[in-house]
Amino acid sequence: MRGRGRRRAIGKGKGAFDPQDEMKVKSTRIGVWDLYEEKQPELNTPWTSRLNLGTTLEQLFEVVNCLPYVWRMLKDIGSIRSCWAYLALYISLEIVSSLVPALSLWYSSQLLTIVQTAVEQRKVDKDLLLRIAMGRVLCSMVTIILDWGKGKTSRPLNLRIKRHYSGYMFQTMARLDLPTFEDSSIQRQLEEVFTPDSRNSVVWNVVSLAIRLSTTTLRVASQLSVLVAVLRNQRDGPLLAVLSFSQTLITWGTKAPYMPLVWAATTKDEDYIKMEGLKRTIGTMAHRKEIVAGGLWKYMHSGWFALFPEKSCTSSSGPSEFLRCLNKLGSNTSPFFTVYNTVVHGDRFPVSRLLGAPLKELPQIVFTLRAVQYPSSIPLSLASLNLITQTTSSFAHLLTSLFDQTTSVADSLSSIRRLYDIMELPNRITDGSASFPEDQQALRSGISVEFHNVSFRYPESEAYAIHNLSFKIEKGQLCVIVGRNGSGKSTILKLIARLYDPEEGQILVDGRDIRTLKLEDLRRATAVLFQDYTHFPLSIRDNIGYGDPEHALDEDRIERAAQLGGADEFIRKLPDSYDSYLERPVQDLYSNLPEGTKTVFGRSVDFRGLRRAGDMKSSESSGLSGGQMQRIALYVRPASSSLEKVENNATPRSRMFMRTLDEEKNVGLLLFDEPSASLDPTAEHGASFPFSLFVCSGIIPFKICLNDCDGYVDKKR
Ligand SMILES: Nc1ncnc2c1ncn2[C@@H]1O[C@H](COP(=O)(O)OP(=O)(O)OP(=O)(O)O)[C@@H](O)[C@H]1O
Repeated sequence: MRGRGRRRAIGKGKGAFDPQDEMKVKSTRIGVWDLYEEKQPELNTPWTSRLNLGTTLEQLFEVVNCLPYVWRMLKDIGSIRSCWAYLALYISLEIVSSLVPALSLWYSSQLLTIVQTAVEQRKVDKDLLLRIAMGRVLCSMVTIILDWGKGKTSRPLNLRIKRHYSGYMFQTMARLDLPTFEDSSIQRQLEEVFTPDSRNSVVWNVVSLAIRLSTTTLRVASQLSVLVAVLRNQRDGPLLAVLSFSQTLITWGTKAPYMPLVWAATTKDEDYIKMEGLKRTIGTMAHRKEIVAGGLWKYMHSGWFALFPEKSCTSSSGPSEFLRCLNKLGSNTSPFFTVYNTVVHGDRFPVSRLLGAPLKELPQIVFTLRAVQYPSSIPLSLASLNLITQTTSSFAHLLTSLFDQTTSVADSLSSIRRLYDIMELPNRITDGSASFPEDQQALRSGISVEFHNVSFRYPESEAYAIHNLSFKIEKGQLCVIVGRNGSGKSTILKLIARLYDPEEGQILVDGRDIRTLKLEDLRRATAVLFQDYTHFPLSIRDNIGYGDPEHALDEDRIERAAQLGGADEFIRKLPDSYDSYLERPVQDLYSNLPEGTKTVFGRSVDFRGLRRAGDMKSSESSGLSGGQMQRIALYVRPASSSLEKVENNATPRSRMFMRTLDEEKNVGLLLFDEPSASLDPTAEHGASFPFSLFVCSGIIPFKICLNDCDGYVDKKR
């Protein structure tokens, strides 16, 4: 069944990443990591690469490309109720607060006037001094009030935007099909834009960045104009300002290089990979059972030396496998970004700081020289030096932040583009247009399925999961597929359910190409129970209810379905009965002190009282056995009018099996993928192969024997 395919490049078509292509890819070894960066040959002259012109130009184009998306975002925000009012208020507060520093600077400059008058006329204008003092105090107070107002406005604004977009994103994620959802690049895009727990939404980040950028520009412009007006009349003012600014300019000129837009990093270091694997294994709840029961901790702790004591150089138990890796790796045990930042930023020679050091001292030297030259101007020079150095340092800080914000604009805007792109992401499985079945009554006799030379490889996989497979199952046939592990049994079911499309060949359903049929119709007419059935992280009630979404809130149906499945009894014994969660999606939170330890004053840390008060559980386990869990997965759909038919038969019934009992008989094909995997024998007897029921329900199982099968069961009605 499995075939050897030709070797495929990782990633197909345009933009495929080939680490072997030295013309396009620069590779660097950083610790245990291999970094591959895309070269831009056409712009790779010494001066352009120094200025990162390629990257800058690309970012500029990206910004231009993103503008239609930004416009769309603004329209979307406008459609959110009461958002405009908050947004207008927030922008106004930002504008006012960007002007306050200039006002404060103006008040400060007035001090120079007072000093000048004092030097020349030997008297101080007390009223002016009071006004200046009050003005400055007011500026500080207004700044605090404005900051509070901005926080108060931005929080609800952010929440509204986040709520609006998380609704969108929920829909986007919900409609994605399997091959699209499984694609790792799409997973990365989803991770970037769908961050339900993060404090800010991507959209709010962009909105606030855009507002900050505009107000910082306003702030720079207003401060600059006041500064120019003040310094124009001051002796040495421009010189002092230029000296202070030069330091900032030099820092800009010697910034660490940017990472190119397209890069990838990997590690092949076996010790590093093993060490990370061991860390995750011992830290993950899901593995704890096996670690304890299988005594794996001993292996992990003592390593292979314990299993082969003769090889141990220290003691019979030998060093820990984890420690062995750690010692071997030495300082190369860090994640990629830690290593990258250390190498690229940490080890660089501090040229800018070195050049900036004398410039920092120059204003003081100029002031001292001037004071020696004109002793009478010392008070004035002192005041202007103080004003100039203070203002220029805050001004330089503003300029740097403006510069930094500008460089991140392209990044932020492109995250908006990705957000909208992902909302419109087409599914890989294209929908058909033909209704199915043409005649609803025909479903009663079942559905025929035919495979014509079907070959299929999973995305990113080089080997065929099934190769050149042909078979036909007539309406009304029962078939049990038998084959070795990995021979492709589940894959056949996935192709019939059109979770994937074959690479070659054709699948016919009732004689019609499966690709031409409406997906919704096809999936309504078939019912599948996969081997790796899942429980939703929802209450048992919801887990059962979603077996029949149309009646998901019908409590009577849910309970009757559970009774039929034999699940009702154990569900009712659970403390929260039908409201119990099989897997709780929200964890209780505790303070950082570990339970069972003692504080420095000897008080033992015990959360039991708090748990009792808050009705919290000490364990997240549902308390259900594997078989009980499966019963819930299986018994989720009550069949409206046919419940009575099976009520006397207290054997378990699966969701899909129950669907087939519906008198409307919407289902013509049942696909079981080892449904009895973890049921107890009584349950298995009832749930696994109720052939008579299949037949009388008009269910059309099929027969097929894979070419490497060990045998098969074949029953016709
Ligand atoms: N999502 C996947 N991505 C890549 N390869 C896969 C994927 N799922 C299955 N395969 C591969 O396809 C082949 C067929 O798998 P399939 O699950 O259909 O086998 P199976 O006969 O159902 O096996 P089992 O009896 O163990 O359930 C196997 O070689 C498997 O490794």
